[in-house]
Amino acid sequence: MSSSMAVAELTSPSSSYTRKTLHYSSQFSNVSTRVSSSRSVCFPGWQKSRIRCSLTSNEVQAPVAEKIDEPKKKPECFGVFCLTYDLKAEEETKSWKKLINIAVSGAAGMISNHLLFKLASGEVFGPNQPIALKLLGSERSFQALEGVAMELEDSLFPLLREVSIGIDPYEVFQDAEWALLIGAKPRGPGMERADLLDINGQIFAEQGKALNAVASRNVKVLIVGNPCNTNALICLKNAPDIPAKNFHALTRLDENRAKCQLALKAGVFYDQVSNVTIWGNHSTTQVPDFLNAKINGLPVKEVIKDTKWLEEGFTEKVQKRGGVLIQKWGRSSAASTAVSVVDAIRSLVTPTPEGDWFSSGVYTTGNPYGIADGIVFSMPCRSKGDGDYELVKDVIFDDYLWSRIKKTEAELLAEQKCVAHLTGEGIAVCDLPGDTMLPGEM
Ligand SMILES: NC(=O)C1=CN([C@@H]2O[C@H](COP(=O)(O)OP(=O)(O)OC[C@H]3O[C@@H](n4cnc5c(N)ncnc54)[C@H](OP(=O)(O)O)[C@@H]3O)[C@@H](O)[C@H]2O)C=CC1
Ligand SMILES: O=C([O-])CC(=O)C(=O)O
Repeated sequence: MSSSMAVAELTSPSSSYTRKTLHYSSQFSNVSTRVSSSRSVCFPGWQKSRIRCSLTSNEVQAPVAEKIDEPKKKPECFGVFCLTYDLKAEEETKSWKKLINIAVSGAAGMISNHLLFKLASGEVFGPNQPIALKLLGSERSFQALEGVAMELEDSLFPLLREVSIGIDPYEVFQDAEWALLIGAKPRGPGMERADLLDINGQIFAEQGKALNAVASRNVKVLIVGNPCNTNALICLKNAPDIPAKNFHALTRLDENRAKCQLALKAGVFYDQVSNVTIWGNHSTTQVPDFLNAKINGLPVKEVIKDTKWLEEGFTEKVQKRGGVLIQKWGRSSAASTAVSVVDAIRSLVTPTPEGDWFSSGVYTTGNPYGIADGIVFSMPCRSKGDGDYELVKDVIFDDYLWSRIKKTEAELLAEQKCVAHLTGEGIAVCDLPGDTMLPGEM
């Protein structure tokens, strides 16, 4: 797709104007380049019109409405991102890395509302890493997305060099090096899980195709929207030119929840808990592994002798934590999910501490444990910090752990069959286990 096609045309039903993919640019994507001292300022007012910016002098120009039949142009800058200025800390910027493109779907949703500000602050990719945020919304959420972009502007993040918003994944995912796929329809009352798999699966099939067409060939994709394991499977199957290994389903929140419960029971601070694996599906069949986990470097079972609690209380607490939280809070985990997305990304871009590992839902083909090939299953991973990972080999299994793993594997195999029409593997047959639920469903 050419860069000139990066302008989305969406006719607004309520006006005679066209709505564009809005692009906020700091004017210099290569931030190590010294920038011009000329200034230009654009007013907001872009809800029904597109902003034009003059870059010549200190002038302020009012928004200019654009007619539908005006030819497509490159997206233009807006507001503060139109300012061109001398970088005071020029020396510092020389140590900055090359700008990276991060696409986020469901960008007007609750999780994104926490996550985007963490990304822009440097907390995720580090203080030397400038970023461009490419936010994917929908017609339904477009105004909210504009509001999110305005809040990003007002936050004055030095590392945030570009912000663009749009509703077409083929535009928003252009050159994305990270794609954080959060947007998904929540399961409503009376909706069967098979319906949810189908509705959300369509979204992830389309987004997989778009990533395949326009994203960086080495894009790392983290699927958060539920049911995230099978959505990740659908996405990767629709993106055959991107390595399947690059796709992750978020189970880091479950890992964090498990660490918290183990710490609580053992009476230690949670930084003493390590080597926690979540096996399988991000659902109530997930298996928080206390056999391989450690507290203060010791096997959990040597510290917590209450096996009944580990097998029942602990396991169920982690599996159903999301649902209990919804009952209390009235909505699903958003802040802690955003934190876990940060943790998941940081685990891939920083070397894993010696002897430890992290959990991620990854493609099973070639796994050393004997888990069925061809599904996305949470397993223990280590990374050198280069964005890639390897599966941890030195884990042990007992009958309890293995029987639980087989149950969550069976659920994912059933989900795989249920979405065969979306993965190019034939006709879908939906025979899902009756008790299968998302963590938030109780
Ligand atoms: N893996 C995990 O650990 C966790 C996963 N989740 C999942 O993350 C997802 C997002 O959660 P959260 O941000 O709280 O949800 P919100 O409801 O706040 O936002 C979800 C976004 O999804 C988008 N969406 C896409 N398609 C549809 C559709 N057909 N109907 C309605 N909305 C749609 C909407 O944006 P738009 O209109 O712009 O497309 C909406 O803004 C959910 O699927 C949730 O279950 C939540 C917690 C933990
Ligand atoms: O079910 C949901 O939407 C929430 C969820 O995944 C969780 O809290 O783990």
